[in-house]
Amino acid sequence: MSANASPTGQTPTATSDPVKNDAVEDSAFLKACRREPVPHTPVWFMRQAGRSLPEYRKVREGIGMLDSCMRPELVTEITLQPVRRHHVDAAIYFSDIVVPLKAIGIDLDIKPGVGPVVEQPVRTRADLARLRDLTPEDVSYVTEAIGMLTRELGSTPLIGFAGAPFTLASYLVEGGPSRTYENAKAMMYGDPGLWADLLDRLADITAAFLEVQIRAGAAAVQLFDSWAGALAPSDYRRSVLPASAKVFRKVAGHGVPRIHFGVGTGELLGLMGEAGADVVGVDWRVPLDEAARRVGPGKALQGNLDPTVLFAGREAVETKAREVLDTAAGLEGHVFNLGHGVMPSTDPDALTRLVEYVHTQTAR
Ligand SMILES: O=C(O)CCc1c2[nH]c(c1CC(=O)O)Cc1[nH]c(c(CC(=O)O)c1CCC(=O)O)Cc1[nH]c(c(CC(=O)O)c1CCC(=O)O)Cc1[nH]c(c(CCC(=O)O)c1CC(=O)O)C2
Repeated sequence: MSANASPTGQTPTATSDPVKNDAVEDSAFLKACRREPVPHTPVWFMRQAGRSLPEYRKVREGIGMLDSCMRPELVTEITLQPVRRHHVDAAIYFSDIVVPLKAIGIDLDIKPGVGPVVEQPVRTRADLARLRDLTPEDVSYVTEAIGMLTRELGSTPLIGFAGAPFTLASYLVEGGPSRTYENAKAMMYGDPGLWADLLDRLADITAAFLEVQIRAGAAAVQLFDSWAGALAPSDYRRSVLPASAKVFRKVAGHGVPRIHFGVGTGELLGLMGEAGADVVGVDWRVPLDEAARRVGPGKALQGNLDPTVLFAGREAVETKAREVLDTAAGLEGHVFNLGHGVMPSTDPDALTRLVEYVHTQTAR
């Protein structure tokens, strides 16, 4: 019997939770998320799959990004590549934050060198009607891929993920990547009723998408509010937190750790924990001991090596990784990660060496 099949031989369905796998539950990653003692500090990297790996570039040749997210065998292969190569403590499901929006029929594409581009931005109340509920059938390829993946992964946990309502709204309202979020913020300040309804819609879609991943076998989930750092705490609390909290509340019953991450969120760390996370992701701008003070007790932290450090040579990487481990020494739970995703031109060998360094330095 493969490691993740249930004792009764039943495979997970779209409507019930899978039987938990003991080896996955005992993994260093899930223990750290639950703030239990660990055999070593677990490590994984945001964007650990993808363009930094030559084997990824090879299998993606001639296949568009969104198209590749809908092919279960390809998703399985790409998700496994960094686990094989780097021996990270968790896999992250290969997808993108805009996949559930595409799945409900929003006309968008991921353009190479640009990012997600939405054909008709969402700007009016009439546009909200285009954001229908997401059903498991809309993303049957996700259920299929996660079934294959959990069998292959054995005792390695799989992290599911989704974009948070604010970050998704920023792409939908702007129509693509933005530095200023002027259209999204104009709606937030100028038409707070429409904004609240938009984020509430996105919360339902996001929660449904995470639930599909959990029911298929994801052992933890990460909510990416990558661009929330653009907001002042009072605006975040009033206009964003209620929707993110709804997502966390809706998935709470499944008993999988919920990670909440954003960039430049130093002033928001406490609120992001308050939204309902079990683990708060921290970028490199705030040391982990200070982040723990801001987040408060009862939560683990994830982070927070600056991804650009990986371009600086072995000694510098080890010095900066040591610094992260030292500031994490007193935490209730620590998952080692970068402060944001692996940059596409990162030398993959530097990542492999970093995993080994963290494991040997923290072996207990
Ligand atoms: O700057 C922008 O706003 C556009 C960013 C962008 C997105 N998807 C995108 C792009 C273009 C690009 O990366 O070049 C397009 C995108 N998404 C992804 C890839 C693959 C890669 O990075 O090489 C790519 C590039 C694909 C290509 O150009 O062929 C895959 C992806 N997106 C994401 C994830 C989850 C993760 O980071 O681990 C993952 C899976 C990684 C894995 O399985 O290891 C999540 C994602 N997508 C996106 C965001 C928003 C913020 C951000 O990118 O920093 C976020 C959340 C985040 O990383 O903070 C939007």
